[in-house]
Amino acid sequence: GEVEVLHWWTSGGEAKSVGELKKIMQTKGNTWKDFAVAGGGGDNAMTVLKSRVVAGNPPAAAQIKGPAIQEWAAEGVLANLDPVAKAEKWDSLLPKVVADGMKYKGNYVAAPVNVHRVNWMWANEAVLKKSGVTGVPMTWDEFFAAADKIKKAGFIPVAHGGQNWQDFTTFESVVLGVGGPKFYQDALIKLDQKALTSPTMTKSLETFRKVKGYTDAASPGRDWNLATAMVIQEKAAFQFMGDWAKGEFTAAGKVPGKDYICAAAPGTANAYTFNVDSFAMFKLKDAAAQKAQADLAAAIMGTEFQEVFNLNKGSIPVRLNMDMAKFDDCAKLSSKDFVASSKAGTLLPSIAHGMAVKPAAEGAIKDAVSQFWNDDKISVADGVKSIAKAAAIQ
Ligand SMILES: OC[C@H]1O[C@H](O)[C@H](O)[C@@H](O)[C@@H]1O
Repeated sequence: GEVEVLHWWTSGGEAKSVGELKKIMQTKGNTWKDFAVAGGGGDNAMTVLKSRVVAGNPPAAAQIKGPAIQEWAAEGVLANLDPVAKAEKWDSLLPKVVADGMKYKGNYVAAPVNVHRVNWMWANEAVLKKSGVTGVPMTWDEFFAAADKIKKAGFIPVAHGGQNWQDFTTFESVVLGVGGPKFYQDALIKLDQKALTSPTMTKSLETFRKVKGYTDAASPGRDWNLATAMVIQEKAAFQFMGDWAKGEFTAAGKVPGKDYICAAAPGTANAYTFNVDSFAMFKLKDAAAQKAQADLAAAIMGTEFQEVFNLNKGSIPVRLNMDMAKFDDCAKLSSKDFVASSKAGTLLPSIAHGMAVKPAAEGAIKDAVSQFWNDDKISVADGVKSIAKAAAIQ
């Protein structure tokens, strides 16, 4: 049957990755109807999805993540995937935190694709060398010392794309690095006003603003993958971004440890902010279309797709006990740290990528953070207040 899939994977590495899913579906005799909505981070895609569902014309499948899955399921528009999930034994193949996130009232309504780590810092080896920077900065103080050397050597220290979700991605890594996992939980998961208005949040915003001072004047509006390209092309030293950025390095034939470095954002090595991509299926009447949806769900959790997709996408398989032999050192580190942080209680849902709070709160906080990033006239004290106010929105 035909399966129409709405997603926002349009960058080099993203498009190559989703292309692998198309291939697998076609070998199963299904027709893949692509509905790609450009715009990193997915806000545009979610807006288009809403209008299609309201118009009574939902796609067969859509890239929907985190608490938004339960919000859509509560609308009664998502199909129950339990028959596939049971037949394919998903409960025994998934980390519990992921399995729970794919369910509504105990039933699977979404199929998980991968685990992206968000608290990464990407670095160009040659730029660091040419700038006299030895070693990877592990603390924010070390980072700023390195950034000064890089600036003096004539390179752009931080490649950044000035879009609210990218500002927010850097913000969450700064908060985690400055405040630690417990503070991240209190401030950005529980949205605790005491934490949000604490001296630690003030320190986080001061650090966040200082990071901006090392970006270039052309960063406003820049797409994330173009910022990654600046690091790939030795124009810039660092980028703070989830490991979908690694998909761009891979697509450019770059090798970790040789051409570039993947390291935890300063101060965050003992923690892991996760972002799980997933596809939810919309209720359809047509039996052939329902069969194609079931094939898609089974393919997504299958070992073939879990390997080939994640090798290209930069994420790691969400399916447990996968053979990681073909994966590079960054993926192996991500996989090791995922397990270690899960045991240590420092495995944290990414707020910037829709994993931690409801979409309405996420959107409001994201805008307050981005306004602070873009307007240097907003004082740190006012920044703290506006973010705390936005977090109070339910
Ligand atoms: O578009 C940039 C990124 O946005 C989101 O975080 C998605 O989860 C990820 O898969 C994608 O690569």
